Amino acid sequence: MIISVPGTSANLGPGFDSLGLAVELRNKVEFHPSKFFSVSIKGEGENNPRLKGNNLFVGIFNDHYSRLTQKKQNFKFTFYNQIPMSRGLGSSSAVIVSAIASAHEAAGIRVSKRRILNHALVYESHPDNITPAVMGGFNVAAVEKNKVFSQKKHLPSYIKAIVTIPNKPINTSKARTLLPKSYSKENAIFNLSHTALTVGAFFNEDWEMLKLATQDRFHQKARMKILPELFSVQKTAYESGALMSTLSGSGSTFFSMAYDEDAAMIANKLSQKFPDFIVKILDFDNDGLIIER
Ligand SMILES: Nc1ncnc2c1ncn2[C@@H]1O[C@H](COP(=O)(O)OP(=O)(O)O)[C@@H](O)[C@H]1O
Ligand SMILES: N[C@@H](CCOP(=O)(O)O)C(=O)O
Repeated sequence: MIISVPGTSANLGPGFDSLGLAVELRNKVEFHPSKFFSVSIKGEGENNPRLKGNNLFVGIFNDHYSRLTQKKQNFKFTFYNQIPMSRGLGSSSAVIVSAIASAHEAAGIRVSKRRILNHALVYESHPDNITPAVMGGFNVAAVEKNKVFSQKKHLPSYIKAIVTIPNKPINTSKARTLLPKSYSKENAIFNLSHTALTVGAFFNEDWEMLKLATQDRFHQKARMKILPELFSVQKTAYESGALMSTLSGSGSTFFSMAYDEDAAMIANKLSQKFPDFIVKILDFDNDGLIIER
């Protein structure tokens, strides 16, 4: 059995804790019942000794498996990870979603994607990464009474993501402590109206609107100051023709979007200017969580 979950880019500028989309970087996990517990990791995190034992995936998997079956069973887990950790590309959401889905599969219980998403909310209180991780595509999400309510838009293949991944991580929970405790009415209205415009632009495929629509006054500046090169990443992306360029989640990655025909040129400019950062052109993912039985 293989369970896979895509990476995500959350916020998309003004849509703090509510907007996100899925990109074609996937973490896969394969598992079998076994006499002894074991973890093997290939790709991102393979040299991280902290992940070899009772990591975030294993803890969540065990919680759900024992709740669902009332049994204790060891498993052999093999992880194939493409999503870099603590770079704002939703590695924690992918792990949470895949652990919940894996535990249900291991217990032989078929469950809807919406149910998995609501379980994921217990481990990540904001829905902007877990929703596209489960559903794929562009999503707008809100939480009411511990449930996620969301709307999805399928993303076309003629637009691409260009991710500029710095060599330094930014931990999401730490990055959340950098934010102001309150916002002025003027800034709240600014983000509300720009979020609404961003959602409209995605649903109507009005990509030329995104540069204006994705401006933010809530979180980006405070976080980008941790890694000031990010201001030049955004400037370079826009000067090279990006349709939008925003901090991905809480960073450190910068997410840009472009037409297919412009993506290689923008990525080259970014790689030349920021040789220490990894620049990748990615397709968008419209599938979200995939369970291969
Ligand atoms: N592949 C993985 N396996 C196990 N745990 C992981 C994995 N990827 C991420 N995590 C957990 O998630 C944490 C990173 O979460 P966070 O800072 O929110 O990063 P991101 O922005 O990538 O979601 C890591 O410290 C680790 O605990
Ligand atoms: N809305 C959250 C998104 C965090 O995304 P991540 O990929 O950095 O975990 C926030 O901005 O804190």
